[in-house]
This record gives sequence, structure tokens and C-alpha cells, in this order.
Amino acid sequence: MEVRARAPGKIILAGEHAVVHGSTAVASSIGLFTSVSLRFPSPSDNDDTLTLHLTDVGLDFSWPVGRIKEVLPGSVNSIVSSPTTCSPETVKHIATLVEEHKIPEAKTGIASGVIAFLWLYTSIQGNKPATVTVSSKLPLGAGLGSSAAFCVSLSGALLALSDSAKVDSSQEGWIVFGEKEQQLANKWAFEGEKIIHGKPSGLDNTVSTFGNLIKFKSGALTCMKSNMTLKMLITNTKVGRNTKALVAGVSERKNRHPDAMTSVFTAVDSISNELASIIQSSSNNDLDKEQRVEELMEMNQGLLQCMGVSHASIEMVLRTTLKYKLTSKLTGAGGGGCVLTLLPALLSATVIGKVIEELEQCGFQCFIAEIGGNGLEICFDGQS
Ligand SMILES: Nc1ncnc2c1ncn2[C@@H]1O[C@H](COP(=O)(O)OP(=O)(O)O)[C@@H](O)[C@H]1O
Ligand SMILES: C[C@@](O)(CCOP(=O)(O)O)CC(=O)O
Ligand SMILES: [Mg+2]
Repeated sequence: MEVRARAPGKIILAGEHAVVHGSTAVASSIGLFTSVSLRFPSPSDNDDTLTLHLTDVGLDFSWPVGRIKEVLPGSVNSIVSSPTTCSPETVKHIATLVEEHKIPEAKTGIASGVIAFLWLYTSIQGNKPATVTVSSKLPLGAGLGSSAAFCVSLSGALLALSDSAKVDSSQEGWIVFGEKEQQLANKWAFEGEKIIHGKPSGLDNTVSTFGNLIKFKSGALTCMKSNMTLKMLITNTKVGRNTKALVAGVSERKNRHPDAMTSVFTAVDSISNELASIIQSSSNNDLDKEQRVEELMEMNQGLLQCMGVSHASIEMVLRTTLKYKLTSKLTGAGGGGCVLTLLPALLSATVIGKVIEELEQCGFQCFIAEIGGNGLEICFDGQS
């Protein structure tokens, strides 16, 4: 029995970090996906291992299911319909399973993803042998939500072959879960994100599960309908960073300066709300809307600098795009990673080409995001 699941990455138009502290954020799925295939062996395969292939980082992991049972004796008691948080003690136990495999020094960040995998797998499927293969079109650790796309696609595949999800496996092509299954996949993915991010807001897994353009605050999402063309250039500075450390850094700054940081988060909340209303406004004055969006992006970037999550490489992108009178802001956790630049509807292809050329000369990588589109999808037919 085999199933595949795919879940998109995202861009945050406004509100990253502040959303962790209760402010509103606006985000959209993008057309780059992480895919997971899950296959259970047939009895004749005589295979008693759980194998994980992480094709993007060229790492493979394999554990005899008996070894997993030894380390996690309670895992089969999990209730699939009520997602549970992996306790710090269990994280330590799972880490011993991960440490049995050599992860090269340059790839140690992957360990938290493997721990999240083992938590989600054992919680949803217990101790069954299986082969799981993950591949992604998203850059990892660059602010485009690869960790959430990983957890959502994984939860989707695991739930699709569990008794808790009601899905018609005879349907052909990519299918979307029903509302109940979507909610459940989102909740499990959030538990995985907790292992990778420490204190996630839930924004990334929510946009990856449900897709489209959303407004998000304190765990609640509102679907938005854009009434303007939003074309964004994404520049990957290729400076590696880790969301968990950046999120923790902002919390530490909040502890040191609670009043000032609370004001910063309140300002971001206003920016996100205003951005959401401009995007949804029925006014036909697109030029005015674009200019207001640009101003809000600039203000949000200034506040992200206040939070201490900008970086020299991000500032370089800001300066380069400003030469062409274009506005940019970091997206995701910052500290490197990706930067968004609004490409006005009337901007000529020649100018776009020149900006991209100049950014790529700095060693950055540019692409244009397809905004919105589907969230989590699953496929049983092995063809699509
Ligand atoms: N395709 C993948 N294969 C293996 N691990 C992944 C994959 N996608 C995400 N991860 C996990 O997520 C981590 C990156 O998450 P994070 O630092 O939040 O950055 P982002 O979510 O912006 O890409 C990786 O270090 C790894 O643990
Ligand atoms: C910084 C934050 O707002 C977004 C992090 O996104 P990413 O992992 O950098 O793609 C954290 C969160 O919302 O959980
Ligand atoms: Mg992440």
C-alpha cells in the first residue's frame, strides 16, 4: 500500500515573529512543494524496518521496528484523533535513535526534522515497518517554510493510511482531504513544527495545509481573496540560519525590553491588518494600492530590524532593489534566508531582468513566486 502527499511552502507578506507573540500576520502559499511517499511492505517483503530517505540532503535512516519499540514503548498508545505534544523527555529518547546514525557536521540541523518525523510516524502509525521518502522543491532553512511543508506532507501521508482519516483511496489524481482530516493533519504538523521551531505560531503549517492567501492571529485563520495583482520576486541570500534560534532571540529581546517590544508587536499587528484590507479592497486604483503595500512592507522591515532579525545579506538586497525604486522585506525568520520584493504590475520585463541580474551577481538566487494555490493534497494512484 502506498500513498503520496504534497504540501506547499509559503511567503509571509507581513507579521513574521510578531505572530509568535499574538500579532496578526498575512501569508500565502507558493507553488513549490515538499512531497512525501509512504509505503508499507507486503508480508512477503520480510522487511521489519522503518526507513527514511531524505533525498534533498542525501541522508538515509533506518531502524528495526523492535529498536523503536525499545526506546519508545508507549508510542502505540497515542490517540491519532487528538494530537499530543512530544515531551522534552521523549525528544531526548528519540534523539538517541537519531544519534545512532552519523549526520555530517554541516547537516546537523536535519536532526530536529528526523526527530519530528519519528514523533509523527510513531504517534500516527505506531511501530509498523515502512519506507518513507521525502523530496522538496523548497530551499531548506531559507524562510519559505520548508519545515512546515515537511511536517504537513508527512502528517497528510501518515493520516491518509490510518484508520482515523476517511478518504476514498479509489479516487485518481491529487485529492484534497475533507475539512476534518485537514484540521487533523494541521494539528499534527503543528506538533512536528514545535520540535523543529521550539515555539511556532502555527502560521506556517496552517498556510501549508489550507493553501491560498490567509490572515492569521493566535491560531485562527481567515481566508482572504486578493483584489490586486501581487507579484513578488523572491531572493534567496543563501545565508543559512535556523528558525528556532531566531525565534528564541526575539523572545529574549522581549524579556529584556518588554514595553518597547510590545509596542513593536502592536505596530506589526496594525501593519498586517492594514495590508490585509488593502489587498482585499475593491478599489480599482491599483497604483495607489501598490504604493501603500510598499510603504507597509518598508515599515514592517524596519520593525523586523528592531527585533534583531535582519542581516547584512538582507540589507544588501534592500539596497540593490532600492536602486530600481523597488521595496523589499525579509520573509520568514530572517537572519539570512529569503527576501521579498514587490514587482509593480507596470514594471517592465527589462527592469525586472536588470534587478535579477544585479542580485545574482551578488551570489543570490532569484525566482518569481506563484502566490496562492492549493495546500495539502494526497494521491493514491502512483501515476500523477
Ligand atoms: N525536505 C526536507 N528534508 C529533510 N529535512 C527537512 C526538509 N524540509 C525541512 N526539513 C527540516 O526543517 C529544517 C528547516 O526548518 P527552518 O529552520 O524552520 O527553516 P524553513 O522552515 O524556513 O525552511 C531543516 O533543518 C530540517 O530539520
Ligand atoms: C518567524 C516565524 O514567524 C516564521 C518562520 O518561518 P520559517 O521557518 O523561517 O520559514 C515563526 C513562526 O511563525 O512560527
Ligand atoms: Mg520553518
